[in-house]
Amino acid sequence: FVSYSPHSLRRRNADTKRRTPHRSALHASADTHPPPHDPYCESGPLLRNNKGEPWVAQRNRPRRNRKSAVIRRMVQEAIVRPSNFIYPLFIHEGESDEAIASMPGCSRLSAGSVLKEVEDAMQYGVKTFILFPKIPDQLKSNYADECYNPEGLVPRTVRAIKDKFPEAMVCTDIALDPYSDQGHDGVVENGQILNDHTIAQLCKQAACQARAGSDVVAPSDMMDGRVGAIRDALDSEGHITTSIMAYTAKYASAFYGPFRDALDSHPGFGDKKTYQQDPANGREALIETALDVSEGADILMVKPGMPYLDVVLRLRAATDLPVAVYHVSGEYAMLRAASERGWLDEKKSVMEAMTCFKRAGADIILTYFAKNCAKWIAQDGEPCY
Ligand SMILES: NCc1[nH]cc(CCC(=O)O)c1CC(=O)O
Repeated sequence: FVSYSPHSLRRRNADTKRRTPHRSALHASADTHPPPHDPYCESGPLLRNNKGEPWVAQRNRPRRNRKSAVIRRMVQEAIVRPSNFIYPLFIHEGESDEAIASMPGCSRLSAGSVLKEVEDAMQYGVKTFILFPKIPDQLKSNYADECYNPEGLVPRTVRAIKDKFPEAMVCTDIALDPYSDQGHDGVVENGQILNDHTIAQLCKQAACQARAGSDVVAPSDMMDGRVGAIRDALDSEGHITTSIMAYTAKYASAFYGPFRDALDSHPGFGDKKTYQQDPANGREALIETALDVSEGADILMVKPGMPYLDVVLRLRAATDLPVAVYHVSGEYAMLRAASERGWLDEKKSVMEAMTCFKRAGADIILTYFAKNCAKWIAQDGEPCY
């Protein structure tokens, strides 16, 4: 073992120079190009190499693996592909599309526009969609019975998409809030959200969606025990291939604001803190993870995304199931707003955020940018951030 402390290196260097001057060292010799006096080289901490140039005695230089675009792509760890995305679509009963003010670029889509948007996204390799309905007020109630109407907006749209694009994968959200006149994800009594009464409704909703052809049902309600109950409800009528993507770690987040504008589903009273998780809690996500795994979930989701990458990482370590992350409406709005003002480069910042989701351990990304990202990937061939 030879010790290469800066000290011994400096000595070795000096010896070498004296005895067998290297050609290039001669080239840079004091006659032609006197090295400028540099106090850091002459008396440390820096050395001079055989050419008389400043030299940090550093063997490991991570910059070597960053020295060109080719090598950077060669050693790239996380890669975002169009097939990783789930594209959320807002639907309504209207004949024409309605822009959503707090989500520029997103609209509540008419029946015709949904099919066009699905077709468009599929061309870029985005083949999985999740539907969110805006339900007319007159169909809302505390028990949210419209959520399992087989002729309701969601089952009709699922059938239309699957009829026209059999290879498209359609996910449907399970929760009462779009259908609740209370603006909550569950049945309300005396200001409380009733867990088990809500689950009875969620099971009807899930079965209704599975009958319509939904490939993946996604409980976003955060009631205790809903994944197992929904699994049993589906299995009991033969829907054994319908997957469950559980909103496992769904936080009581302010970043859902624009989504609630889109669905007109702001809570009628209070907040959702008795069922959604406290943003302060990370370990609690692992309690939910263990439950959802044991109850039969196929995919686990963390929501929101960017401020919750540590939770994505924790789930990744705690389970071998696929992990999804939801880049929610408020995150979309932030990036859109800053880009519109010219404060951020939209393509670069959005693709960076997506790549960071993959790096943190997410396999699947739900994002309103899905189609745009797939377009950018198609245009650039390589990540562009
Ligand atoms: N259960 C409803 C639901 N499903 C997805 C979102 C939010 C998605 C987003 O903000 O993009 C919400 C809102 C909420 O819990 O209040």
